Amino acid sequence: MISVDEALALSLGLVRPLEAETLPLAQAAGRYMVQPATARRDQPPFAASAMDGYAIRGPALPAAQFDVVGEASAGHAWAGTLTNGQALRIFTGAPVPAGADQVVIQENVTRDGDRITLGSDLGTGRNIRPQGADFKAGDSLSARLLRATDLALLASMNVAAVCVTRRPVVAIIATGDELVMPGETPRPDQIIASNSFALAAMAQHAGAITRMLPIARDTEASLHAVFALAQDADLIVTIGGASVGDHDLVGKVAADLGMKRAFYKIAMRPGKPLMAGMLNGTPMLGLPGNPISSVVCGHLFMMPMIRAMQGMPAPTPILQHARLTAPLDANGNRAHYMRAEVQHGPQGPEIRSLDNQDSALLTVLSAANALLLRPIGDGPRAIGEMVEYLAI
Ligand SMILES: Nc1nc2c(c(=O)[nH]1)N[C@H]1C(S)=C(S)[C@@H](COP(=O)(O)OP(=O)(O)OC[C@H]3O[C@@H](n4cnc5c(N)ncnc54)[C@H](O)[C@@H]3O)O[C@H]1N2
Ligand code: MOO
Repeated sequence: MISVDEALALSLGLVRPLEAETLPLAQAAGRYMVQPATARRDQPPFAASAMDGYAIRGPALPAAQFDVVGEASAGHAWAGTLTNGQALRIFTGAPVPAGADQVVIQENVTRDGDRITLGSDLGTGRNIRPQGADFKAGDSLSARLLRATDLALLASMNVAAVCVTRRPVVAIIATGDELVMPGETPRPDQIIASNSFALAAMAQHAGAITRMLPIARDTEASLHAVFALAQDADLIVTIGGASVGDHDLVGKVAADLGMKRAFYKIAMRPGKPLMAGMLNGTPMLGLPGNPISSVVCGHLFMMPMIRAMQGMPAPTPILQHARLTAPLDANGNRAHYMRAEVQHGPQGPEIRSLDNQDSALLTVLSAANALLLRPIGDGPRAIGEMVEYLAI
């Protein structure tokens, strides 16, 4: 059995970044921008007033007086130049006229006709945002996963469309004679297919478009038929049928279809019977069927593969550290990803593993917000020791 790190490296070796497409900003949220974007103008493009008040030329001294010679508001510049003793009525966002020393807020001014008198409590700020204070023409925004705030910045840079990686299409295939879809009427010896729903949501969260294919039955013919439906996907994810039982046919059928196996079985709990390979040019990930095993493998392998397909530079899961609030027994010869609860404590994040670690219990997984990592052969751990976890 290979290690989780080796399996992750082999899984990532199966995928490569997909081609890019150009999208208008309004459709680009959550997409990976592959090329830097360049600002087409300064922001602000002119020295702008930060307040509603008066732009003045001359020292702002208590009781000083100025003549109001015009007005400027956002979108309506005043074209002249202020000379000593002059003021311009000005509003937030308006271009500050040439010659102005500062803007005095209107609360500190009394106006009588076209003459203003400054108050006594004038503050210290100039209330002027210099041209290019936010960014300058030619400044660039580096390649990145586009968040809401990036979209506002790009818009401000007058970039109307961006070059992003195409979303990978992920085909999800649940397998097993015991499965029916939610809402159907199961026989007494059947259960409801649940894993596909978690995995589809996780794949979408990582940036994929998902296609949930019909459940494949535990026959070679049924598996062949459903694999055929997945031919044009960018990643094929199967669930179940990965172990050694008589009805675990996924590995055999995939091999018959020409899959070049990258690995099978890893030193991990849950998730031991994981497999991955290339199926006629398409990467395939064969997840174990136990609900928790499939979801844990989804976090550790499927989501990184989807991120890598979008060209993200650091696709691997990011582990964090937390302090134990309950002791842990020694771990065995497989890396254990324990369902755990992490919360903020007075000295930073605190974590405890949940009571029942059976890999079939969705209630426990639903109560967890972290996978607590126990490395292979890790000794017993006491309260207060630091451990690694993956937020889920
Ligand atoms: N003799 C051995 N038996 C098993 C081994 C082993 O090493 N030797 N490994 C165990 C481990 S570890 C796992 S994990 C499971 C994985 O087996 P499969 O990938 O073949 O999964 P199935 O047998 O198809 O299903 C296991 C379990 O999960 C339920 N299941 C499957 N798909 C779904 C789904 N889409 N939604 C909800 N539940 C699902 C299925 O009904 C089974 O109960 O093998 C162990 N056995
Ligand atoms: O993936 Mo299995 O859960 O190790 O039971």
